[in-house]
Amino acid sequence: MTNSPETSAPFAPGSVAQAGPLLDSLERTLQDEYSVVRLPDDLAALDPTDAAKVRAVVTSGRNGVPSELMAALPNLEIVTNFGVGYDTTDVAQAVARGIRVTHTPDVLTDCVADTALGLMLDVFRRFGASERFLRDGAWESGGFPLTRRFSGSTVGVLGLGRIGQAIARRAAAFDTSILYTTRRPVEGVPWEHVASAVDLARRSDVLVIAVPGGAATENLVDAEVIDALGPDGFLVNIARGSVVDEDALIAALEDGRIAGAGLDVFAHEPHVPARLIRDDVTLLPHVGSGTHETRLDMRDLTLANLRAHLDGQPLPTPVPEMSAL
Ligand SMILES: NC(=O)C1=CN([C@@H]2O[C@H](COP(=O)(O)OP(=O)(O)OC[C@H]3O[C@@H](n4cnc5c(N)ncnc54)[C@H](OP(=O)(O)O)[C@@H]3O)[C@@H](O)[C@H]2O)C=CC1
Ligand SMILES: O=C(O)C(=O)CO
Repeated sequence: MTNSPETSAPFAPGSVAQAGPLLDSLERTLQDEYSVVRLPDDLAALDPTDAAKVRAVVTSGRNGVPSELMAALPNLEIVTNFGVGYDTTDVAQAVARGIRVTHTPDVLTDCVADTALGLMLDVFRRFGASERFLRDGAWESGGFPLTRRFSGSTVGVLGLGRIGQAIARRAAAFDTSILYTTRRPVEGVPWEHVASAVDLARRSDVLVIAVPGGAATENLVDAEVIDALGPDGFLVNIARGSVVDEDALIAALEDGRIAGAGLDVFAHEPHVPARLIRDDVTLLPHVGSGTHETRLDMRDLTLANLRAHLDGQPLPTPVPEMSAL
């Protein structure tokens, strides 16, 4: 088998595998250029001879390469993740085994930040709910209830990385006050660092979450943080569902201890708890980066990482943990 014109390193059929569904055009390119094999969803169905051929896995944050799958691939060299969040891949095992992991930072930052702003505006102004009100014909019987002013509010950004900073820049254009929490203060930004998530929530009208998922941030936004937001506070999450204690959020909404929430991500996607489907919650099906333009950029960066590895070139966007290799 020969390589595509873009690649020069020899690779055998079956050496590039796909874990989980991917963007159609990415799947087609992988098929055309690498005769990609699809790994079975049930690990028990993975033939050890096939598993031993796999050098590269292309996946997305939805699937990743979790511990058991990685352990079943003895000759794995690289995981290329379509998406910036890679909490579904066992990076600790990858580092221990010298397996490289790449992701797609920056190219999706603008669209995800746009989504966060859309959610923030919607929870304050209830545009979605008021549109449903009009469509239902309710306007004939009276006006929609008054809402809350977003401009001039205090926005607390939990996680001020690429996406958090893009959210803060956008929110600042609405004359908001911006506060943020990270483990280490970010140099060179004009916004005030607040040491803890609880204090950030206490001082904010809306807490917007932009930290990575994974064990280190699991339930970082718990009942204490939600209660610190208070009955006039809103929660917006564009990060990962695992960052929020979903049961605590539901309880706070039901008790009126929080004003509302805007959620693009959930703890057990695509399952959304029925008790979250409420008028004071705006719910999106994890569409933060879901534009044609951004998804194509993510595809191209995913392929660039795969090709660089197979060509023996430096990786364009390894995950930060790779600096330990
Ligand atoms: N909804 C969607 O479609 C999308 C969601 N995402 C999610 O957004 C996440 C963020 O992406 P991106 O901005 O590029 O990532 P970055 O790595 O650039 O930013 C992460 C930020 O979180 C902070 N952080 C990490 N851990 C903690 C913690 N325990 N407490 C407080 N702050 C913390 C980091 O600062 P420090 O290390 O100093 O604490 C950093 O400021 C992704 O990992 C992904 O999960 C991304 C794309 C699309
Ligand atoms: O990139 C990510 O981490 C996503 O969640 C989807 O773009």
